[in-house]
Amino acid sequence: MAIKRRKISVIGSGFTGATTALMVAQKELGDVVLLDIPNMEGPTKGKALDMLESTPVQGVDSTITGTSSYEDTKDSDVVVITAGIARKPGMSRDDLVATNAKIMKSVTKEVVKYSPNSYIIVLTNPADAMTYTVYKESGFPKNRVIGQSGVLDTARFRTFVAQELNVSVEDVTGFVLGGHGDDMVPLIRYSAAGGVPLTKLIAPERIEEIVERTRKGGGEIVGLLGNGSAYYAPAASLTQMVEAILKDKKRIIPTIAYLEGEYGQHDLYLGVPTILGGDGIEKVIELDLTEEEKAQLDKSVQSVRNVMAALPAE
Ligand SMILES: NC(=O)C1=CN([C@@H]2O[C@H](COP(=O)(O)OP(=O)(O)OC[C@H]3O[C@@H](n4cnc5c(N)ncnc54)[C@H](O)[C@@H]3O)[C@@H](O)[C@H]2O)C=CC1
Ligand SMILES: O=C([O-])CC(=O)C(=O)O
Repeated sequence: MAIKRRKISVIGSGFTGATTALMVAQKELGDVVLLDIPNMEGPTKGKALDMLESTPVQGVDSTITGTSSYEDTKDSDVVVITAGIARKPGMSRDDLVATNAKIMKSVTKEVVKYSPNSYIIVLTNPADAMTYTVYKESGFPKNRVIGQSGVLDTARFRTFVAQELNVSVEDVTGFVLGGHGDDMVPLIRYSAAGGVPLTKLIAPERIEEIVERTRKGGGEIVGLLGNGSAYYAPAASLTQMVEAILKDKKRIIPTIAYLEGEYGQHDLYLGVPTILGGDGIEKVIELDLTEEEKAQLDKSVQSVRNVMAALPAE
């Protein structure tokens, strides 16, 4: 049988969705379908066509199609969900929960109907609770429903550390644990530059400032943009996750994963280090935590559980 290109559908053609579609196509990961609600069909088709017309210049053979019909997403290998509302200055991600939970449910029904074997990656905020909502609604196994927070949060941390040390971002590694909120837990003990622990390179007070900036990294961009939230780094993060799955790379990266006892948590989606490969989340990696790290993680878990308690009833 002829080998076919992979198919990636991106639901929501706003800032994050459109940017993800472009980045995924530029990496030639497969053919991309960009979907939004019927009211947005014109702009969605327009963005997709504009991106498609960039492919000859870029030298990539990925198609990009804009649509408002789920028929066009049929048999996707990976579906990325970015549909929903974004926060504005003065709002927290948690303020989006009621509206976006409804959107997650309706989107998931269609994704399951048309792409029953897909891997779903959820970006929509509040991301931990929205990934949980999609998991429950889909009935998919836990490895096939994955949320995005840690690649982005870690990328922000790595950016700030590289700036501080004036070294390549490539050589800085880090791990951010916990919910995608201001209580997230950047794990300094597991962070390094060129393999050298950060604690040997940066003074504790500066590390604390970098941690604080990372925690509030989303809010910093919201404040600067004035009318929406970050999209370039989020799209790059989603693209890395799509690539890890489609190329079965078995990347060790933090994702929002379903926990059944790991880190002492049950029935919860939370940001943790995972192995992401051809079967989605192939493993949750459990790190040893100090008492202080555990306390920080517990605080973050409590914040996620508070948001989950605000999820609309079935
Ligand atoms: N987890 C993370 O790290 C990040 C999460 N986000 C979240 O991603 C979401 C999207 O952000 P942006 O793209 O900037 O927002 P945006 O407002 O630019 O785009 C959202 C799009 O979703 C569409 N949409 C709404 N309901 C829909 C439905 N039922 N079906 C299909 N499409 C629908 C809208 O028409 C709009 O085009 C927000 O909730 C934001 O908070 C954004 C950045 C990072
Ligand atoms: O801050 C927001 O609302 C969007 C987001 O999750 C991020 O950029 O980390």
